[in-house]
Amino acid sequence: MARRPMMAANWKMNKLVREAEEYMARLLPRVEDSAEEVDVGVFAPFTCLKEVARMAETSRVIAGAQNFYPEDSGAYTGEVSAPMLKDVGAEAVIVGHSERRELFCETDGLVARKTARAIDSGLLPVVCVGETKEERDAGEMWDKVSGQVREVLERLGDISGGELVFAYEPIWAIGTGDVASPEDAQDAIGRIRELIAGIKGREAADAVRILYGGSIKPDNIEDIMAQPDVDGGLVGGASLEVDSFVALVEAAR
Ligand SMILES: O=C(CO)COP(=O)(O)O
Repeated sequence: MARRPMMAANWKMNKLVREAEEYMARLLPRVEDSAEEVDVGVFAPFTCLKEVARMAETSRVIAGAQNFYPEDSGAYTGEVSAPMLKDVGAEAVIVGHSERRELFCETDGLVARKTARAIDSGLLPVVCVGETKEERDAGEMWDKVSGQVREVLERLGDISGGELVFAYEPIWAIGTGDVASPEDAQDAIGRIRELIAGIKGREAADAVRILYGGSIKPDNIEDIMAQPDVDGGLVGGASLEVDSFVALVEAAR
């Protein structure tokens, strides 16, 4: 089954509202054609998400958030819920980015809860998994990644409609310029797909998209996208400029 490619911009904690508007005004006309064939996602900070979603509404570009809390409302000071994201027009959300796991102590269990809640709320979760340099050097890459993926899958029902997206983001490759080799990306992502097949069945494994993330740039994307199990990219630094993000979107077609 042919999976629709996805190229997603994770702005992280960058861009004021005015900068987000300028970016979207330049991006939208330039990805109009590509968005027929590629899911183009822009994952913005909460403060400019409403503007990003409003501008994306008349296009095929998907507006997403970078995090949320898996309760609908209540005494959770500082948090934002799935209904709130939907209220401002978001269609997707990043879950369990390594920066949230490391800096904000998000556990595999919380990430799994968030993933299930996002799906139930009608948001497309992009669930991040990946190992540290120390874990890779110790030969523990698959222990780490498979544990993260398994905990999420065990929480979910049928996913043969492609209800979620995984992003394999080795932590040593994030923001370092040290991109994974196409073979390493394929190895981890191919194994994640087989794990999905083992737990959820072949149809689910064929439907769920798995992205690579970590130092993606216009000059390394083609070799990574050429790998059979890689369905696209989750991009930090190179997504902040319209020109380089457009080049990545075009490479995903
Ligand atoms: O963390 C990432 C995307 O979520 C990757 O960041 P960089 O593309 O800046 O390495």
